[in-house]
Amino acid sequence: MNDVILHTSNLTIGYKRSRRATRIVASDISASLNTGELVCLLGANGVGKSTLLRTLAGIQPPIKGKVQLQGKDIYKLAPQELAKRLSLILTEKVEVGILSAYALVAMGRYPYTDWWGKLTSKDEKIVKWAIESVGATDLAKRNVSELSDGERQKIMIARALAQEPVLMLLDEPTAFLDLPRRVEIMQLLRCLVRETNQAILLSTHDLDLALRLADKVWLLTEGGFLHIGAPEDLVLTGVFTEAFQSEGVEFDVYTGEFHLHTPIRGKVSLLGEGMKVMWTKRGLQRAGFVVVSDSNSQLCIEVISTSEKVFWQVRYNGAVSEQNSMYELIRFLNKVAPLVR
Ligand SMILES: Nc1ncnc2c1ncn2[C@@H]1O[C@H](COP(=O)(O)OP(=O)(O)OP(=O)(O)O)[C@@H](O)[C@H]1O
Repeated sequence: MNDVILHTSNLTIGYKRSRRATRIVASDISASLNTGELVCLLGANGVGKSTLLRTLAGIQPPIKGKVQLQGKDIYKLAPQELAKRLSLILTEKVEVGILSAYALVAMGRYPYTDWWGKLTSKDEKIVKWAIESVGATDLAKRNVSELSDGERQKIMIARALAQEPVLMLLDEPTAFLDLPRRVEIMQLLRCLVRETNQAILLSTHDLDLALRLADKVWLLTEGGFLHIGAPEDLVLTGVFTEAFQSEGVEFDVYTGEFHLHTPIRGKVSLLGEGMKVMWTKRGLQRAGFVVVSDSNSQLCIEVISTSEKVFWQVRYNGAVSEQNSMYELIRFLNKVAPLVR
């Protein structure tokens, strides 16, 4: 069985300003999206994620190359045929006036309805299924303009689902959402892609979630180069580290976390193990200290837990002091930092 839903060959994307002037955003993109896969499109601001999504959605012509959806040139598909196969959700909030969430989701059926937009009982069943699939049954009667960002995003996804596409493209679906809602939407998309056997490509700045949830990552880097692989492949080949180094953050290949470039202010030994020591280490690194386990350093910290409290015993140049919180500890270290070697 051929499980390729979308395929691009030697695609160059960008903007034609005039007959002579062309702004190339990325070139030579040969990539595929397969059934049942959630793919995250990552890259710095302005690198070309939205341009790529619009080109794949058939609303911005490529400069060069081809986009094929189920083997057909996307630019030759009639709009209604395209809408039956592909749905696109953009970041911008749509102003829909006074419209219920149900009515908005029902608009997803437009490629299938007659000229008057009349829903058949099959259409109604699909709209109901789409709303249930995103867990938004209790929102159906609400006015869209009264929904929160997260609730509206679910309704937009339900609308796209009601289109019964084989491919969903989403431009930053988690923008404007708080962390629990971002996790919820990403997990929802991951479940949907498995259940429906569609393909989903979404752009995001949520690097951590993408690393945890994507089946594949498309990482667009400066100069318009697209790196493709399982998240772990891009980590192991060093592509991830390299791509984010220039962005002022450092990717730690051992923990999978991103760290800010912090100027190094000194060396600290940290004694002990366990969760409290782990958080102490994070605090010290955030404050710019390199943590070592050598107990002979000029500055040595021990995390001590008693039944009543946790405190930090600090030995510095022979003197011993006690700090009662991480905040106090870091303030103390900031004072002695210029003197620590
Ligand atoms: N209509 C346009 N005409 C010419 N250049 C454009 C146009 N729209 C965007 N660009 C440029 O194309 C490049 C890619 O923009 P795009 O919006 O695709 O980036 P992005 O990766 O989606 O960014 P962000 O993460 O900030 O949303 C940018 O340099 C942008 O300035």
